[in-house]
Amino acid sequence: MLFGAILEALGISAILPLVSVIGDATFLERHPYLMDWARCCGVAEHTSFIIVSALFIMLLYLLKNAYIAWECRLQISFATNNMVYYSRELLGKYLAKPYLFHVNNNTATLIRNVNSGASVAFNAIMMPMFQLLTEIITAATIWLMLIIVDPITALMVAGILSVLLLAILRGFRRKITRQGKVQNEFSAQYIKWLNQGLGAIKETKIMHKEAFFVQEFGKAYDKFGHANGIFNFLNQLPRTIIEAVVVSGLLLLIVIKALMGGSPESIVPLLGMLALAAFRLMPSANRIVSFYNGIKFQQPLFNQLYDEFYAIRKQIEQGKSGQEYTSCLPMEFQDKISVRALAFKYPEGKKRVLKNINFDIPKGSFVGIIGSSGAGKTTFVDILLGLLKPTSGSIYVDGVDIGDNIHGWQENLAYVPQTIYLIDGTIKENIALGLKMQDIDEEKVERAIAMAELADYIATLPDGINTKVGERGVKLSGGQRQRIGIARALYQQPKVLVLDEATSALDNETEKNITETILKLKGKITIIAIAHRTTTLAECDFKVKFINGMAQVI
Ligand SMILES: Nc1ncnc2c1ncn2[C@@H]1O[C@H](COP(=O)(O)OP(=O)(O)OP(=O)(O)O)[C@@H](O)[C@H]1O
Repeated sequence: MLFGAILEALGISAILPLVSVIGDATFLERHPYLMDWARCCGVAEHTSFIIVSALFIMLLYLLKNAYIAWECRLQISFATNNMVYYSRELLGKYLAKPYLFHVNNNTATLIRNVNSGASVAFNAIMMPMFQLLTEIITAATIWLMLIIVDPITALMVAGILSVLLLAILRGFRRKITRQGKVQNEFSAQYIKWLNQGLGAIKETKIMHKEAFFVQEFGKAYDKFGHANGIFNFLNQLPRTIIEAVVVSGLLLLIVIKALMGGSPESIVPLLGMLALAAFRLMPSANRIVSFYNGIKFQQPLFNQLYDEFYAIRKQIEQGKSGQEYTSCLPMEFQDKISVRALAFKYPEGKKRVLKNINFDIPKGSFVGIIGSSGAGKTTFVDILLGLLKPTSGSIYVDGVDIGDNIHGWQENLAYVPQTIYLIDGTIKENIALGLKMQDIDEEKVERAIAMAELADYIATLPDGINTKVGERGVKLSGGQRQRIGIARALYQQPKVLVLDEATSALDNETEKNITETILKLKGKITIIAIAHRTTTLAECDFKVKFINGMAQVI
């Protein structure tokens, strides 16, 4: 970019001497060094010297522009490659964050960060910073050329323009930063309302709340749009101010000269030079202001993500490419799970949700977790799944604290949550979630389907297991979705199966059949099931009843 800037400046300043040569037939005689060179090349005659000079400048321009085009391609691919890399890494980092981070952060903010964070960093901060530097170098080079030609004019122009630029940059800086913060905040807000309105489409339609979501989205988008509008205006304004001041300055100079009694002829050369200098440096000054303002405007999001990006940068420097999704040491489970003095309080909550929980789950048993709503069942299961860290106490597996090897412990688990999240893909892809098509074991899929009582339903589908389920599984019934969730868990052939109200959406007959299937697994795998229906847990070995955060084995 530095070399490109020097070439740009050279290109601009090469035309002026050519104009002088064309207009001055005695040019070569007055410059003996050039005359010697021209004689050597056989172009000492005025016209041929003009032709050769023009061709030389043409060649310079062609080379300069070829270089600029190549540089431009390099810049774009640098920014694009980094943008893609950093966005992917940022998503990886978010996915690797503890579950509580996701509980406390709205997905709209995370979507905004992954979507625009890296783009802002490279396209709106880093590239303009380089361009700003290049522009300063271009302006400085043009100015140096001016100093050589006419030092007084150059100093005058530099004085006026630098005072003007500083005044504009200082005057606008705070306003632009404020608008940058506003647009950053409301870009997350409008995505949130978009997510919520479209996410709750059934409720929105039935309760006729379309207007509410449109209004809330509109409010946030209006603030976002206005901040952008104000920034665009503030970014356009300097151009007009600079032009007005510079042209007024030039005209005032004529007035002053004329008032001081200078002859019109004496004003012409000075004015010509000044105008040339001003009109050359003005676009540069405009671009400097524009790049600087653009950086200030986008800085709030960049500042927010700086630490994350810095960590990614460090990772690259250490030669680690991408997130390390390495396999972990497996955790043995031969005997029992022991819950000891377990207590938990949500960071945002006032009181402890779990208090001094103690019980054992022998391997191969079927345990029912019961208790009234809000008693702490899901929180307990989240700790068992390694999603939440206990405030005190621990869960041990064969005497080893699961907190010491969460990933190893999780390798043993499969989980069926209350609400199954289905990806917008086929039934097969949903059952073998997270596997590439070619890695899916069809036999295992079929077995999981049979165990989850899905075979009859799938037999009625023209595309069978390759049927698309729609976004979040909208094309399926609640019970079918739940059975896909169960099949997904069984596909993994876990050692411990955790069910959180996993059969609540099923009719009695289907639930009975699935429970029978699950019971067949009893002894082979350990089953821990939260259920409100007594029938689900009729065959369990024992129940743990949660009451106000305390647990009682019954
Ligand atoms: N992220 C959170 N921050 C603060 N408090 C929370 C959070 N999540 C849950 N709670 C509180 O913890 C308590 C236990 O919730 P939990 O979901 O474990 O109950 P539960 O027994 O599974 O209820 P249900 O049967 O209705 O699913 C509740 O009082 C709930 O309000």
